[in-house]
Amino acid sequence: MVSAFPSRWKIWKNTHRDVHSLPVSGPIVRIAPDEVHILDADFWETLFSKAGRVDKYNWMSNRFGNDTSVLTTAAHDLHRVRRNALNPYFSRQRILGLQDTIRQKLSVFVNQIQENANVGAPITISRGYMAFSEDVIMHYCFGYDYDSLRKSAWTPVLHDAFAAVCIAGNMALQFPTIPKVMNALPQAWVEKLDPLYALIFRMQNDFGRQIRQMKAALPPAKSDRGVDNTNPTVIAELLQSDLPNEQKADRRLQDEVQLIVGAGLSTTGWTLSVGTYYLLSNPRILACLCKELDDAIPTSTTANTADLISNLEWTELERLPYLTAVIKEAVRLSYSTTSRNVRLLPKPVQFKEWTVPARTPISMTVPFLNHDEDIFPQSRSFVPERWLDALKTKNGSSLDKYFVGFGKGTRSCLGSNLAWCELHLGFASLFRLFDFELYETDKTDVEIAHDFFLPFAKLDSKGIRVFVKERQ
Ligand code: HEM
Repeated sequence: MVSAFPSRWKIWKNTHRDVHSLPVSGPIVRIAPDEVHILDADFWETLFSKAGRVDKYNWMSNRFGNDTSVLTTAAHDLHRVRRNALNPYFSRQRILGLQDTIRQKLSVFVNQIQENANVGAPITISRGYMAFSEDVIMHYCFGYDYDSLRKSAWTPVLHDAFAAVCIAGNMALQFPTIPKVMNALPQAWVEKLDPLYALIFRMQNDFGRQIRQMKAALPPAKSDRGVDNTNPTVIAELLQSDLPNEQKADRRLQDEVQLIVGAGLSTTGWTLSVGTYYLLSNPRILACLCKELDDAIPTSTTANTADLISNLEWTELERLPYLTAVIKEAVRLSYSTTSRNVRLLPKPVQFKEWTVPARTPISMTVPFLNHDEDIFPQSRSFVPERWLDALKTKNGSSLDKYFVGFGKGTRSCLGSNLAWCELHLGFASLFRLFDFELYETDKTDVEIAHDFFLPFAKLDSKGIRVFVKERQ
């Protein structure tokens, strides 16, 4: 019974808590009157993959102000309706077809880097990564984007708004009326009272406006398969799909777009940044990657950057073992989500000598697993080799069993194919074409210092800054 668990619950002492102060004693801790947290790498499968029909924790649904998105839908059945409608747009086949858009955005990015290479001043490459992933996902959702890649110093249009959503999220979770009150106020007041919320509401209003405009411009839903291939954007297709009408309501779609664009932008951009930092601070690893890329992408094609990028094929790049191992290690050390991940199972579940009753919120946390030294020895170090040669863990299991970067089970990442494709094309082109050198950047610019659902480094970080030279 839950009441028999060690009674060590505590309400978060503040909403900007430092992750180092989280209670870490296990393997099972009752962290709130009704919730237990489990620290056991092998229980991950039981909770996320094998459980089948799982609900999320309703209490956590509205901290980002989009409680009807797939990520925040608590009930299993409703989640399936919403998720099934999105799955086709993010299948492997669809993402293979999206490569031209990704390559085109990558060309703009590479041209911008080349211009800076000739100037000799440092660039904030992490901003560039956010702009790249933002332009790709916006373009795929709406058929246009804010062209953030061409903005001076890649000043972001959306990245800061999504960072604001995350930062405000802990407060909104504990005090849900705050965002509601803010939302009811005139925008000008919000701008003065809390610039964070002003950014969030501006972004939400903008998405809402775009959805209404697309609805007005589109013909009514088709009666056959429901997909209009002449207009291949996620939102246009969703509007024409056979998703029930109430699921196509303006506000519902606004919630969904906020999630898809936010998830598509922040996570991929952060993983590229973390990977770049670790590559540049490990010359041996960087040399291994460059050697593999040099062999795979012959010199003749690098003479013309446009040719090099247009010849990049995800299906070929994913067969490069070292590049793929670098990406896995970058995903591991960028954690994807840092908050505890909660599930409610329909039946009682056994964990060691404890029986957890059905529908008890049970949570696990990605960074704890990613730093389990039995699974990932020297877990704080960037070691791509750990993913090579089908290595086994101490207990004889395949290491891939513990790769939880994109989640597991019914609630796993919708955009993992897109993320893999962007990561393969992004790392391959940049590290084939350029030599980078870190500028006033250290581990504190990538190490997790704050848990705002997504990992945040120290708040005064200036990002990953580099000098860049074209490779000979
Ligand atoms: C390196 C990049 C990425 C990582 C590490 C990542 C990781 C994750 C993880 C761990 C989850 C599960 C969260 C949970 O259980 O609460 C998730 C969910 C999700 N991700 Fe990603 N993601 C990445 C890129 C993307 C991209 C490019 C998209 C764009 C479509 C995306 C869209 C989503 C969505 C919509 C969900 C919610 C799925 C659902 O609840 O059904 N992600 N992601």
